This record gives sequence, structure tokens and C-alpha cells, in this order.
Amino acid sequence: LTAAFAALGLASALPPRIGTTVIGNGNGNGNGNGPSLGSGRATFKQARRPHYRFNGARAVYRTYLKYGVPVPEALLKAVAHTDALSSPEAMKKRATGSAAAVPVDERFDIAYITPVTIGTPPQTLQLDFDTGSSDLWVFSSHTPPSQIRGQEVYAPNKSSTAKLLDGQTWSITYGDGSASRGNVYTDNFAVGGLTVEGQAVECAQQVSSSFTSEEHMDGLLGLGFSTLNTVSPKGQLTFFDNAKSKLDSPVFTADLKYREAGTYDFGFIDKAKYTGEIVYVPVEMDPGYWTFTSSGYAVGSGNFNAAPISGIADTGTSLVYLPNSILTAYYRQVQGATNSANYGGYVFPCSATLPAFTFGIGEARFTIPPAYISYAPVTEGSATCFGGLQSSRGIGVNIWGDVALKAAFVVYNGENPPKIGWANK
Ligand SMILES: O=C(c1ccc(-c2ccco2)nc1O)N(Cc1ccccn1)C1CC1
Repeated sequence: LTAAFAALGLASALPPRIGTTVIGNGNGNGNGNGPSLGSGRATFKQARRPHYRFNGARAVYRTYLKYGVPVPEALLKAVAHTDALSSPEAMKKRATGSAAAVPVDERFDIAYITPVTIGTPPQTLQLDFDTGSSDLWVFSSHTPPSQIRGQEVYAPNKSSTAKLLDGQTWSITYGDGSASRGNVYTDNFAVGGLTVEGQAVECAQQVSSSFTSEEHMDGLLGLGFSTLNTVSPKGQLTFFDNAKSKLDSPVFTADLKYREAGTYDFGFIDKAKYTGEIVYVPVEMDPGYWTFTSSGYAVGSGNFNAAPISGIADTGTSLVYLPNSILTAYYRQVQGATNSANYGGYVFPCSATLPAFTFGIGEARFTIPPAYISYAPVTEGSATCFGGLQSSRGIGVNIWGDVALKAAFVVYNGENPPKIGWANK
């Protein structure tokens, strides 16, 4: 501002502290209708103007007018632009968030963890963001120490903003047989700069062994629909449902990657993260998963089999689970592949040459490279590898897990009705 004034050859008469409204305290100067002057002194208390946003361009503009200096075109444009930025609707939705999705292990993408902060002062935990479930639960000070192996825990008693949800409990069983249960607090909760106050944080009082052995995962953050939430007797909202109303746009995106960190973004779609166009398909939100229909598949360079495949986009599941007919078509192209009862799924020699797997979203095509499908040796150092494509028989739903999701940029659009968008990257 000083420079602006100097440019105008004006003394740097800085305007009074912007946004103050001068109010009298009743000892006026007697020429209004206030009480007669007492000691010839007057004091005026200043008060902040609520929701006032300083607007530099407008301050300079006012000065030009005050001194009768012609206002240059550029300044008029700046005033118009900055006014638009601070307009009521522009002010209303200002929130977005962005956080890394890091593989829990450097060799296989078994799951991805994302840093979050809970409480006051903030406690940082690493959670598995899971679009296949809708409970936000954490290892906590209520978790038996015998079930904790290196995880960070949330201690509500160390947070001045934690509140127990009296009488509320939760209990969840996942498809791989893992399970956890406990009680519930609300607290301030933030992901990548996006804060929700009063988020239901489900504290584990019991976790099953597979959670104990996943030492870098301090809990799950459900991004399914809140209808799946298990808190009883009063179901709670997911972080996304709580944050949605203040997001610039009611969306979150998943950009998972093969053996490297990706990102979850909330409230915006980052054009730098994808190529071509995002193709949207409808979502069936009952019973609570992001359920959509794929338009078909192809094995390697084979022709595309156009056939609707209903399935869920599940960031919390490592592999892809599809109908047997598709798996037979795929693994018959893999030398030495068998569906092993011993290992519980399709295995093959790690030295085998694998075809890619392509799935359709409308007219768009997404190809999972062979490297993603040669998932991991069945046991440390084994020459037999477990496939990234497995059978959905016995699950009841087809699942597009991380093996598929990391081949795309995925937009979870929470408008009514919800939809899911897919783009290549
Ligand atoms: O693990 C679950 C899963 C997630 C949430 C719930 C649940 C119960 C009550 C509320 O949510 N139940 C699941 O079972 N998978 C993935 C999966 C992977 C492997 C086998 C079976 N399934 C659900 C998304 C399908």
C-alpha cells in the first residue's frame, strides 16, 4: 500500500485499521443527542467487523477516489476480481484437503496408510482409508497392550476436545475374517488441512490378530456410505459425510500407485493427476458400498468381452475379486497357473509370463499391467506367486480392490445421486 501511495506522490496515509467499526461509549461530544460533555474527553471502543476480509485493491481504489485521481483500468479489474473472491458464495465453500497414501510395506501394496490428526493437542495416526467400509476406528488407550505391536494410539483422555459418546459401541467384521470393536468419542479430526469438529472416533477395545500384526496401521477411516456404520444404537457419519457441506465440491479422489505413495484429495479434482477425460458411471449406494457396473473385460491383447460386471470400488481391499468365468479366461493364459486349495486362490510360478487385464468403464478402457497381477510370493522367498486377480465366489460381491484402483485416477462423487468417475493417468 505504501508503495502505491508513493506512486501517487501521496503521504503514506495508511487507512485506519481496516475492519474496525468505531462505536461510542456514550460520552459523545455533546453536539449529538448523547449526554453533555463531561471531562472534554471521549473514548471510542473499536470492535472487529465480523467476517470482514481485507481487500487491498479496494483500499487503493478508495484512496484514488478520495484524492480525485483517475482510476486505471487494471485497478478497476482488480477490484472487481477481488470482490468476487470474497463474495458470500465464494466464502462459503473454501475447504479442501490432500494427503499421501503410502504403501504399508515397501515390497507389496497390501494396504495404504494416510496420516491424520485427532484431538487437542493433535495426535497423529496413520489410517487405512477404506471405501469398502464406513467406520472410523483407531488403536487407542482402551486397546489391551497385548494387542498392540508398535501402532500409534489415540488417547481421548489427553485431548481437551474429546467427548465420550455415552452408551454407544461399535463392532465390525471384515471379509478377510478380521474384526474389531469398542466405544466411541467425538473429537476434532483433520486430514491434509481439512478439519471436521465432532467427528465420531471409534476407539478399539478389542482388535483381531491380523490388525495387531499390521504394525504400521493405526486404524481405518471408512469412506463408504454412512448406512454401513456399525455404531449402535446411533449410527455415526463418516469423515467425508461430515466434511462434505464445507468442501468446494462434494467429492474425494483416490490416486493410488504401484509400490509408491499416491494421494487422497478432498473437495477438488486435480487435473494434473490424470490424462484424457474422466468417465462417470452411476453408483448404487445400497447397502453402502461404492457399487458400479463395469462394461466388460479383456485378457492381454484378446478381444473385449462386453458384459456388465457389477462390483465395488474398494480401496481397503488389496486384490481384485471377480466371477470364476473371468478368472478361468485369464489364468488359462498363464503357464503353470492353478487354483490352489492349499493357498486359497490362483497361484503360478513367479517366473511365468502374465498377460495384462483390461476392464471397461463405459467406452473407456483401463489396463492393469502384469506386474500388478504378479502380486507376491505365497510365502517369503517362494518361487510360487499369488495372483492379484482372485475369485469373488463366496464373497457375494465383485471387488475392484487396489490392484485395479492403482491403474486409474478415481473420483468418488458424493452428490445426490452419487457417481464414480474413472480416468487414465
Ligand atoms: O472386508 C470387507 C467388508 C467391509 C465392511 C464390512 C462391514 C460390515 C458391517 C459394516 O461394514 N464388511 C466387510 O466384509 N469387504 C471386502 C472383502 C474382502 C475380501 C472378502 C470379503 N470382503 C467388503 C467390501 C466387501
